[in-house]
Amino acid sequence: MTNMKRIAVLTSGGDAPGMNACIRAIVLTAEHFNVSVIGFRHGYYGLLNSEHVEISTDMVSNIIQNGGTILHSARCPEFKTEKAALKAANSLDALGIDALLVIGGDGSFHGAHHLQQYWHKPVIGLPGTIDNDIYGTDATIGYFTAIETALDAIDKIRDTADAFERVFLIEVMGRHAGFIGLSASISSGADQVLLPEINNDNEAAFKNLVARIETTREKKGQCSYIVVVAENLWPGGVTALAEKINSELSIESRPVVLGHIQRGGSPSPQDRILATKLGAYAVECALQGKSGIMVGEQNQQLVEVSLPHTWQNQKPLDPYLVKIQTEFFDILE
Ligand SMILES: Nc1ncnc2c1ncn2[C@@H]1O[C@H](COP(=O)(O)OP(=O)(O)O)[C@@H](O)[C@H]1O
Ligand SMILES: O=P(O)(O)OC[C@H]1O[C@](O)(COP(=O)(O)O)[C@@H](O)[C@@H]1O
Repeated sequence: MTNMKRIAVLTSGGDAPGMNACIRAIVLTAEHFNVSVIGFRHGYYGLLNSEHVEISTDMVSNIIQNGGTILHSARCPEFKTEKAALKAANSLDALGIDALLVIGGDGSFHGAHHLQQYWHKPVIGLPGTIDNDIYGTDATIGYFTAIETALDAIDKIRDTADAFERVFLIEVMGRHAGFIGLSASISSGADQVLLPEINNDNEAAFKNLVARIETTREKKGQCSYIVVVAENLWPGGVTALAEKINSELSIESRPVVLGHIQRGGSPSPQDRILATKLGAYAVECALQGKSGIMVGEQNQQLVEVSLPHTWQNQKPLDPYLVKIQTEFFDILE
């Protein structure tokens, strides 16, 4: 262990349930090693403007169950410049910080890597995003809770869909990744799913969707039909897709955008446990002088992955789940 006295943490990019659990684990573990923790508010903005607070163990009691982040989050485009990174490095030195922990997604990891070129002390990333789109860790903090939230909403939509025997197009988050979409679709028993990793031809996907709805209804009569659609896949989203279905065919459909509810709520046990594990491990890695890495978990083993590897490689969807949904279940019930 090195002689570290003070480390810092910030949360950046899209908030994710479990970020508070992670901050708590960092503070409690640091306390164990007699290291104090400074928190920067509002992600990289706080780092640039020295918006900081000493996080005591009192401040992290009773936060494990809360969504959001006590440090607040932000997207800070100006952090991409050399000037900003130099300013951040000076700010860290002025505060006597020995290591920086960044909880966020791949954008935040780019930021951590960028800072590392100008500040030569340990910088460690912790994967915190509902999208689960970070290579090198089986899951990201927040992903499991987001699936539960989406699933709960889809189950409710199914009630009204069944009552009116309607088609519902339900848009889920994920930016450009289909992890939430695939998991929500499998766990809700959705009739069909449209994901960026699977559908690269929107017109073909539309034809297939319509054919399947029509054939299902020829066979079963009027019935509900649930389609999970990843955001940023259909131009104009599910509202535009529903309008196309309604206008070109005599099929009544309703669009629902689940939106930011997927980012909120009390973190699931899995997210709390993952956040706690990664928070504690990040502190240990920092104290050992490790830098330029993301801490993650693969097959229940803690791992360290170089930051660029986390965005240079694409994390695949579970191929067997894809097969189930698109081959085995691509049948008319
Ligand atoms: N190439 C980059 N260089 C430096 N900082 C970056 C870079 N890309 C993103 N960031 C910083 O990380 C922040 C969060 O990134 P963003 O992509 O919005 O969220 P996430 O971290 O959740 O993926 C950005 O607002 C910016 O401050
Ligand atoms: O809250 P905003 O800025 O509208 O961003 C929405 C985006 O953030 C997310 O919720 C989370 O993404 P990140 O964790 O990569 O920031 C995406 O699923 C979504 O596309």
